[in-house]
Amino acid sequence: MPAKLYKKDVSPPARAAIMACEIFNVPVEMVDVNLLEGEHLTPEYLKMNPCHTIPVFVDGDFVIHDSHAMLMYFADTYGNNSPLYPKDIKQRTLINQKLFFNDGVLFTRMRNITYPAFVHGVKDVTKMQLDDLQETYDFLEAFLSRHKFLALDHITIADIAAYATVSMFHYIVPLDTNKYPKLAAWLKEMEKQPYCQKYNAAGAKALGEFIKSVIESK
Ligand SMILES: N[C@@H](CCC(=O)N[C@@H](CS)C(=O)NCC(=O)O)C(=O)O
Repeated sequence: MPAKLYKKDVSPPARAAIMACEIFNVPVEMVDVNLLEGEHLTPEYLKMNPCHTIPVFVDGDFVIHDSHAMLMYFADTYGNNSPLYPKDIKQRTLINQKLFFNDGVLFTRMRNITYPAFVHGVKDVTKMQLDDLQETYDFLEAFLSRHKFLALDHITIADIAAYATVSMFHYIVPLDTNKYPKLAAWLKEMEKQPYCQKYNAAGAKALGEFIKSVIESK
């Protein structure tokens, strides 16, 4: 049985996993999960992933239910010493740090706004939620002032994970490109990558426009 990736294209972590499958040529069958119809809450799905999130990667009895762990696993298994996830321990640690930053800060702050809007139609976004999202621009600008990309001076899996998340932020909090020139340049550079064009652009736009319309319909 081929490995399967349970995903939905609007989901940032799912998009990161899909892009990594493309980059590292992971032999995998894509399976769409309809969150609005509760396909992630069925007993079969919960058996795979008790946290009921996408993406989930299943290869026989080997299951990964976190996109960051998937990116690391795909790079190590199929990456053939790829510079996207170098073996050097210090470089790796800098990359891991930004993967955790994506999960713990970028994605979490975005999810605090998008999940209630997407799943429960909640239109109210508090000033604190917006300020929290805005502050991530400061963090990213500071990181990108140290290196050309988030962890190192070249693209790594940390950029792929973070770009999948950040590429829809501007629908919620406009990006002032004069105040955040490094971040604007990084977004432009990432946008050019063929795997971002093919597997990220449409999903990020769909999620961004949907959230914007929910918030504006208040
Ligand atoms: N840390 C997880 C987060 C996954 C996640 O929260 N996915 C969202 C979609 S963007 C989800 O499936 N939410 C459904 C739910 O929480 O019930 C990852 O990186 O894979």
